[in-house]
Amino acid sequence: MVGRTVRIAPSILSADFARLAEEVSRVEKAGADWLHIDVMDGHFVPNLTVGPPIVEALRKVTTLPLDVHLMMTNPDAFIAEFAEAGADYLTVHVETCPHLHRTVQSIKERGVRAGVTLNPATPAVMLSEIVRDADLILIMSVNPGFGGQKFIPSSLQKIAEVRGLIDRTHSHALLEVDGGVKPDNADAILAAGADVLVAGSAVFSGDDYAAAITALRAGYESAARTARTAAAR
Ligand SMILES: O=C(CO)[C@H](O)[C@H](O)COP(=O)(O)O
Ligand SMILES: [Fe+2]
Repeated sequence: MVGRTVRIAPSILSADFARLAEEVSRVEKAGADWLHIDVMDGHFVPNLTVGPPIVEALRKVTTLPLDVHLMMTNPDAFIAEFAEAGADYLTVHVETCPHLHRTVQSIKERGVRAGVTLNPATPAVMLSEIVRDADLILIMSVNPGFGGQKFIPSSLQKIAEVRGLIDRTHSHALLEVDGGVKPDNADAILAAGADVLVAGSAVFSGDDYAAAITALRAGYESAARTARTAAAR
């Protein structure tokens, strides 16, 4: 992990939606690397959030890469709209894509980076045939649908397993982790192999967004130190 770049992606799910542009500007100034946008359809997950118009609106107020997480039953029907709205990454769930290879190609054909994600109960092996085509693999460490949930501890083993798969197959995909990520578990998540940490409540629940982002990133220093110590033994 030494030398790996860590990216922090605040999830706007926990932002104040009445002041969304201001919230985005604050996290951008606070050092965020990406902006994570959770799209929920009230069908695949028991919650409703935002769609392409919000992605389009945010595209006009930030230069941060827009990392759009599609928690919807039929993502194929909306790929063109989200691409036109200005998404940089479109991430689909394997549980909702019977023709995952086609879906990934259709995202990439539109000049958007393609992400593939797994629910907590879906095994890592589901990625084996798509890992080389994906630009991003997202491991859900809570059951999708809500912010502010507790990190599921067994996710650490899955993160390590998927890190191994990415490295073994020489995939260029980044490994992202979403759900219950906090400063006190960021080091373990990064040590297990994550490149990108999504954080909603950890960033937006306090007043000091920069301190929260710095605290999440500090996990990298700690994980890198542990790796260096282990390598020196
Ligand atoms: O995809 C999501 C939920 O389905 C969110 O990105 C995630 O839950 C972020 O919130 P928190 O960091 O508070 O857990
Ligand atoms: Fe998400």
